[in-house]
Amino acid sequence: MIKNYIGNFKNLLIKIQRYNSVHYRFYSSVKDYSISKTRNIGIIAHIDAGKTTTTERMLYYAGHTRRIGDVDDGTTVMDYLKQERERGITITSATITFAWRNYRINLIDTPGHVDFTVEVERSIRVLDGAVTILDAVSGVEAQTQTVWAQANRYNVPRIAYVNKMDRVGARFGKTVKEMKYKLGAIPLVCQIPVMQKDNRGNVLFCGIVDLLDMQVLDWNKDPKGSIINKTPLTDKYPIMGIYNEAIKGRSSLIEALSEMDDNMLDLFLSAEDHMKISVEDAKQALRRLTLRGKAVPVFCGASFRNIGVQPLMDAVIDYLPCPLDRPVPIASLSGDESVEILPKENEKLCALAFKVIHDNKRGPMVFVRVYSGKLDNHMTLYNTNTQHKERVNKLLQMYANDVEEIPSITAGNIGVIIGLKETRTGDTLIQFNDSRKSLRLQTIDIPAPVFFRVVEAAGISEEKPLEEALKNILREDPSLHVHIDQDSGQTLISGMGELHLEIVKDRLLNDFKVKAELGKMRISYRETVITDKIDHTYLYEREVMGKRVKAQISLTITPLYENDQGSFKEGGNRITLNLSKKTIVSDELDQSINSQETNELINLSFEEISNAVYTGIISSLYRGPILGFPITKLSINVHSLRLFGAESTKTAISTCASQALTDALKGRNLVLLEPLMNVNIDVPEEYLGVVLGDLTGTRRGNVLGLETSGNVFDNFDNNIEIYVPSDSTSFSSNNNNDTVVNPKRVIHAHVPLSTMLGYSSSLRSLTGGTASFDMRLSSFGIMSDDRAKAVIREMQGGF
Ligand SMILES: Nc1nc2c(ncn2[C@@H]2O[C@H](COP(=O)(O)OP(=O)(O)OP(=O)(O)O)[C@@H](O)[C@H]2O)c(=O)[nH]1
Repeated sequence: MIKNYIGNFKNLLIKIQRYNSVHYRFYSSVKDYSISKTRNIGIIAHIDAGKTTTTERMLYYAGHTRRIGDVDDGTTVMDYLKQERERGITITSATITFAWRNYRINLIDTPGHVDFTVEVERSIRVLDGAVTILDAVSGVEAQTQTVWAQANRYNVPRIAYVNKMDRVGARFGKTVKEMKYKLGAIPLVCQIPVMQKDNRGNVLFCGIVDLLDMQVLDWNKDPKGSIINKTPLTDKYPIMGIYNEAIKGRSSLIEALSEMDDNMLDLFLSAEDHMKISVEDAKQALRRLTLRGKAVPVFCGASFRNIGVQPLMDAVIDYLPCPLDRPVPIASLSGDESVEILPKENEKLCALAFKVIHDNKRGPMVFVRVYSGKLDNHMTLYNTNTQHKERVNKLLQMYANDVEEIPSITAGNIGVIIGLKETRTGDTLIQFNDSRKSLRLQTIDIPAPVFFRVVEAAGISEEKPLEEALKNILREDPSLHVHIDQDSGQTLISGMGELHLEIVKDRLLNDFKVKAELGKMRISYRETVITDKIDHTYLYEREVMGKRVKAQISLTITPLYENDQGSFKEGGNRITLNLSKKTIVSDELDQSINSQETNELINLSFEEISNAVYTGIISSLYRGPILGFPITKLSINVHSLRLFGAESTKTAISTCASQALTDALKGRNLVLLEPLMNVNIDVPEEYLGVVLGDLTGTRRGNVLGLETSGNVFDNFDNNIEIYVPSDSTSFSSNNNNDTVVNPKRVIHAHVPLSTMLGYSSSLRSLTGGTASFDMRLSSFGIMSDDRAKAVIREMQGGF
C-alpha cells in the first residue's frame, strides 16, 4: 500500500517535471460527463455589473479555487491578462471549465466594454445559453440592451441575475420591469429578496426566498458563503409581509407558466391550489419555456457579499440548454449545398475556432468548440478557410490561466488546441482525410473599424519583432486591421475604439516586449463618389516577361440607396459579377464574342478568372483617391471581361479590374464620409439638460428620441402579465416606493464619432459619474465641405 503510494507520487513528480505548467488537481474533476451533462454558457452584461465577481464565486463554490479572487485587488482568476487586472475590466473572454452537481460547465466570461462587442459576439456564437447579470441599482443599462440584442441574434436562451442587491438604492422590482420594457423579455421571477432592518434602522439584504420550494435561504453561517441555511417559509416568518409577497409571487409564476406551457396548463386546471403544483413540474415547465426563448427566469443576489451565487449555479443546470437542446448547426459546402452538423461523437469531426490567444510559452492557443465528432490529440486537421493542413500537438482544458492536458475534445465541448500554425478566429476545422474540404460553419460579421493609429518600430532591429507581434495580435483579434499606407509607407493599425487600440499598444509594449511607438488616435474616414451612374470600359495592355497581356473590363457604378448598408465583407459596397463563361474570352483575330468555354483558350478556370476580377475590385476599393481611406457605399457591377489570346494570368486580370475601377472614378465628384454613431445615454433627469446641451452643441449630435426609463412599462405591448415584486414593502430595500426615485432618461442620438473622443470621461464629469452610454457604428455620413477641408489639412499635415 505504502509502496503503491510512493510509486504514484513518483509518477506525479515525473509528470510535473515533463510539463511544468500542467497543474494536477485533486478537486472537482470535470472529466467524462456526457453531452447532456454539459453546459456551454456565457455571462453577458453591462460593464461593472459584476460578471467577474460572480464568476470568481462560482469557481470557489465549485471547488476550483481555494480563495475568492477580488476584482478590486486585482487577484481574480478570470481577468488574467495584466491589463485586465490593472484596469479591473474584462478584455478577452477567458474560458473556464468546472463541475457543479455532477455537470460540466464550460463558462465564458465576456467583456462589458463597448469596444469589445466583437469579443462578446464571437463568444455568443459558441454558447448554448447565457446568464445576464444586471445591476440592481442601475437596472437595464445601454450596454445590456446591446448584448441582449446580440444574444437574440443567435437565439441564445437566457436566465437573469439581478446582482448588487446589497447596495443602497437596489430595486429588484424596477429591474424586472425594465427587463420587460427595455429588453422585450418575459421575466419570470423565481426568487424574491429578503430585506431586514439592522439596529440602526438600515435596510440590509440578507437572503432570498425561493418561490418554487417556498424556502428562505440565508448565508449567515459562513462569511465566505459556502454554507446555505434553508428555512421553510410560513406565515410565522418574522419579517412582515414576506410570506404574502411570496405566495403572490408563486401563484403569479404558476399562472404565467400555465399561460405559456400546455403541460403546466393541464396541471394548473386539475390542481385546486397552485401551491400543490410540485417544484419539479414547475421547474420542467420553466426549462421548456427558457429553452424555447419564451421566458427568462430571474434570480437575485449580491455576489460581492457571497449571497445568491449557488442557486444561480443550480439555475444554470436546471434551465439552460445542453448542446443537444440547441438547433442543429448548418454548415455550408461549395455551391448552395449545406449539411447538418449533428452533435454526436461518432460523426465526422467539425469544430469552430472561436478564439486565438498568443501565449509566450505555448505559442498560439486556439479555442475550439467541437460541434460533431471527436478531436483527438495529435490528429491531423484541415482548416477549410485557409485550406491548410494543421497538426494538433496538445489538447488542453482551461481553468482560466491554469491548464490541464486532455486526450480529446468531444462533440458539444470546448477546449484548446496547441500546435496550429495558421488557424485564425472564425475558421472551421475538420479531419484532414475528410473529403468535405469546403465545409464552413457560419462566422460572425465584424463591424468596420473606426479608429486607427500609426505604429512604428523604434529602430530597424525592432521591425521584425513588431511584424511578428502584429501578426500574432491579428490572429487573436479579427476586429483589428493592419495595413501599410502606400504613400507614406507607414504601418496603420485600425480597430473598434479608443480603449481597443490602447490595449493593443499595451500588449505590444508589455506582453510582446516590442519597442514601438504609436501615433495619435485617428478616425478612420471613408470616401465615396456622388454620381448617378458611371458606365466605364477599360483596356489593360502590358508586356509581361516578353509576353503581351491584354484584358478589357466593362463595369457600371451606382451609389447604394440610403438604407442599403452594403456587404460587410465588401466594405459597405455591393459587388456583382455578371460574367458568363461564354462571354469571357475573345480571340484576338476575331473580336466577336467567342462561344468556346474559357478553359479551352486559356489555362484558367472560370472560377479563377472570377476570383481574380473580384480581388482586383476589392483591392481598388481599399484605398480611395482623396486621402487613401476605403471607398464605400457603391454598387459595382462588372458585366463584361474580354481576354485576348492565351497569355492572361490571374495577376493581370486582377490588375485590370483594379485599374478599371480607379480609372472610372477619376475626375468624379468624390467626397469624404465620417463615421456616425448610434449613441444611447442613460442619464438621471437632473443632468438631462446639460448632457443634451453638450451633445447637440459642440458634438454636433442629432437627437432621435428621449425615453423615460422604468415608468413607461405600460406602453409595452406584450400581453403576458408578469409579476413584479413590490419595491415598497417593509422587506424591500430602503423603503423605496414604486415611483421611480431619480428617474433616468434615455437619450438616443446620432453623433459624429470625431466629436465623441474621450466622451466617457466628459460624461462622467458632467454627471458626477451617474450616467452611462453605449455607442455603435450606425453609418458613414457625408461631411460638410468645411469639415472635409479641415480633415484633409490635418491628414496632410502627416500622421
Ligand atoms: N456592492 C456590491 N458591489 C459589487 C457586487 N458585485 C460586484 N461588485 C463590485 O462592482 C465592481 C465591478 O465588478 P466586476 O465583477 O469587475 O464587474 P464586471 O461586470 O466583470 O466588469 P467588466 O469585466 O469590466 O465588464 C467591482 O468594484 C465589484 O467589487 C455586489 O454584489 N455588491
